[in-house]
Amino acid sequence: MLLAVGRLRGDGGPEAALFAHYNARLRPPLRLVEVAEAPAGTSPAERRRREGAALLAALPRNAFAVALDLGGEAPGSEGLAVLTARWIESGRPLAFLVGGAEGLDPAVLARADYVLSLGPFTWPHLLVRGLLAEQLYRAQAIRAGHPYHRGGRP
Ligand SMILES: C[S@@+](CC[C@H](N)C(=O)[O-])C[C@H]1O[C@@H](n2cnc3c(N)ncnc32)[C@H](O)[C@@H]1O
Repeated sequence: MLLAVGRLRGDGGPEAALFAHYNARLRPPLRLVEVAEAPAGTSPAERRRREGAALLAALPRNAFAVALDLGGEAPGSEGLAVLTARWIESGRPLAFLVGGAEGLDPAVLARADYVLSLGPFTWPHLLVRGLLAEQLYRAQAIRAGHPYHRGGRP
């Protein structure tokens, strides 16, 4: 599952289309569960706390939780292929957590079994859904030996 802060409205626009494009290629696809953003006007810490509490409430107790955060590990695509193989083998339901505009609460990072960074750039939270789905599809292709991933570098 993908547990994400923020509810896309209407057709969701290009961010939703990007996520849907790659998610449709995942076997199994991620089930998207959205939690509401905390109201504007609350302090950043309070927003993180409220959104973090909503994420943790929606997280299955036995889930292997992967929190998306800039401060996490950046294993690269081939590293993620190895890690995802291990996570799938564990038999625990996989849950990826994406924060809101103010980031993830420390309580979410403390609960996470793995903290994953998509590199040092700060990406908009709605775009991260599509970026993550693409990297999970790439990891799936690497595990299957599918030529989607061209790992060779000059
Ligand atoms: C706009 S970012 C939050 C920025 C916030 N100032 C911080 O440092 O966490 C929203 C969410 O997108 C995800 N995100 C953005 N960039 C990321 C990256 N490079 N690696 C991993 N996750 C990222 C995280 O889940 C983050 O909580």
